[in-house]
Amino acid sequence: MTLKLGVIGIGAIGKDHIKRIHHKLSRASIVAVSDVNREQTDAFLSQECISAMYFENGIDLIQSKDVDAILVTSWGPTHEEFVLAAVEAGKFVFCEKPLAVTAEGCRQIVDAEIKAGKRLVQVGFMRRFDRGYRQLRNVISEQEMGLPLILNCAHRAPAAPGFFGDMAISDSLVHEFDVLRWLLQDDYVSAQVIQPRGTRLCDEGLQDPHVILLRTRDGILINIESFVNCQYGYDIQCNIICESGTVSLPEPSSLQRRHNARLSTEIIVDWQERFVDAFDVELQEWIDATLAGEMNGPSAWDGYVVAVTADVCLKAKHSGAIEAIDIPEKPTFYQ
Ligand SMILES: NC(=O)C1=CN([C@@H]2O[C@H](COP(=O)(O)OP(=O)(O)OC[C@H]3O[C@@H](n4cnc5c(N)ncnc54)[C@H](O)[C@@H]3O)[C@@H](O)[C@H]2O)C=CC1
Ligand SMILES: O=C1[C@@H](O)[C@H](O)[C@@H](O)[C@H](O)[C@H]1O
Repeated sequence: MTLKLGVIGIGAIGKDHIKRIHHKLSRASIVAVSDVNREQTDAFLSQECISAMYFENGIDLIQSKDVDAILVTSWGPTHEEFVLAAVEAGKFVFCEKPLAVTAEGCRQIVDAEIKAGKRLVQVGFMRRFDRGYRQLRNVISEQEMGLPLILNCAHRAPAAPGFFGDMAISDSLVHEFDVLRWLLQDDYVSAQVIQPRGTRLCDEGLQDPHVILLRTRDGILINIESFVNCQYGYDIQCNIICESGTVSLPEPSSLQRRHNARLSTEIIVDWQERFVDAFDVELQEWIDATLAGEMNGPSAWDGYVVAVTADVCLKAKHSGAIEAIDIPEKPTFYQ
């Protein structure tokens, strides 16, 4: 059986996902697309030799009898409406982060899914599907080096636009907020945001870098450096200090060159390449699970917890204080 997919939002990641589904993955086909920019959409489909129905309105695509399941890859503020419509239609939906741009919006989706009585929503936190992060999680869950005590992480990107402001936390660090709680099987209880000397190599008025200190329910201290104008590359670091040793996320594989009296490797420069394998595994597992009528990935509840965490981090950024992260008890529906 082939899963007939509709994609809403044919921009950077929408195109990436359509290309991987059409050219690389199995058991799914792109049968419908929707984007407010029709010209861009038609040009892309023609370039990729993909024949798909075009819907001007994402809701019509969701409700189409020719669409089995939906990918939401449009701008963040549009996600809540489309995900709620997919839940109402009883269709599986893969929504790129964020699930919604507010915690309240995420909670609406959680409540709608519980009311529908079936888990239909997966959120695009692809790092859970990265081989390196999965290896880290095994080391922690098997207590190979005892209990984790401290995590030192970094989310660095070469450059960010002047409007990126709070988005370094709400749009980028959401990946750390999700993958670290999944990796530790723990949850956050407080956040502090410290702003060191700012780099001059960024747009006027942008504060960068930030340091975010999270404390977990089990007492683990997490230090995350967010530096989105680091100039040199796209660099994701995760180092875990345990009772009897340390373990780190592996560097992405790269050729090692010895040339002109230098020993060198490359550094990746954008998000598309850094987790390309994780995106493939994430979507193939989602396709397979959806065909089996299951949802095993990051849930709407995970999207809600991340949104709550991001909101508190932004509050801490502006207050300068240590702020409590109050995450409600996880509904049994999501156990
Ligand atoms: N998992 C990851 O690592 C990444 C996730 N993302 C997420 O994916 C989403 C899209 O990001 P990008 O592809 O970078 O943005 P983009 O701006 O390149 O593409 C967004 C597309 O959505 C379309 N769009 C906007 N409103 C629409 C509507 N009402 N109906 C249909 N189409 C609409 C736009 O015309 C545009 O083509 C964002 O939520 C972003 O956070 C983006 C990059 C990486
Ligand atoms: O989700 C992503 C982008 O939307 C975001 O803008 C980047 O900073 C992240 O690294 C990438 O994974």
